[in-house]
Amino acid sequence: MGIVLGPNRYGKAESRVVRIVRDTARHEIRDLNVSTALHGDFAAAHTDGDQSQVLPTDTQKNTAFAYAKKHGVASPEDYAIALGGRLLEATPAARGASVKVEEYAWDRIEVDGRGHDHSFVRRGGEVRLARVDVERDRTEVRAGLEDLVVLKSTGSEFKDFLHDEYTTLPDADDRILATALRAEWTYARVDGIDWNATYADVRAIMLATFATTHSRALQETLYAMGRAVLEAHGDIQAIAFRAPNKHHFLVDLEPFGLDNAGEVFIAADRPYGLIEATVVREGEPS
Ligand SMILES: O=c1[nH]c(=O)c2[nH]c(=O)[nH]c2[nH]1
Repeated sequence: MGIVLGPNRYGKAESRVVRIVRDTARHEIRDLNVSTALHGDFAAAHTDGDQSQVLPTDTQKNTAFAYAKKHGVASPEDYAIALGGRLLEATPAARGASVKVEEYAWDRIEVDGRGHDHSFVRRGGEVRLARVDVERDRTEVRAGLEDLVVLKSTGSEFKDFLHDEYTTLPDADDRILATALRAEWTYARVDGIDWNATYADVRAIMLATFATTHSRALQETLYAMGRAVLEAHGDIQAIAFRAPNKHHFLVDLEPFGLDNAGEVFIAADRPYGLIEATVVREGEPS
């Protein structure tokens, strides 16, 4: 019995395409996870090592980013139709192109009852935390949250840092700042505290401070958030942050004749900067 090639397809999975529309001060964000696959007559690539009809998966990825700029992302469907059409057109051996788009939803951060122009919070996924230690002579309550994913599409820079012979990072005047925040605060006492109201207010303060603080580093943003919380809540003794810097790298679209003025980014998942800081009242043990 002979052995033959069965069904096959190939493509680039999970390109993390972030498209910012910034024609006005009120930015829009589309945050996508894009997978493409081509199927058709690609037998020779499998049986003879012949790549002449193979549009590289790298090219498919480039096209996904280029189309986020060139065609735009009015909707995942509209973008996917355009991208699939282009891939099919570029690949004579393909019978079809499949495009799968997952979209992560972002809401504007509310500041004084109004959605902020360029600061966003990802919908869903966030977890509220409470940790209580009851001892014979005292009870300690810590509260917080995890996976509060926030992003600002402008108002963030990182420059004038220390350089050595291994430093390659260029100065950034205008970058995306994003993190999946974990914050945990310690109460100074347990009596007479409205836990739900305090939780909601601390969360709102952290979000508003993230939105309105011009950031020279994630470190500065965390400190500003912690200060604002401690200033507003005398019952909170300290707050500890853990903030992975979710890097968004500007995609070079110049080879495709497209400019990219902070509009199309690749969202990297790892490695990530990890910034941890505690903000405490002077004189308190941290
Ligand atoms: O906000 C930042 N803080 C850093 O310490 C750092 N380091 C880095 O490479 N990028 C950044 N960004």
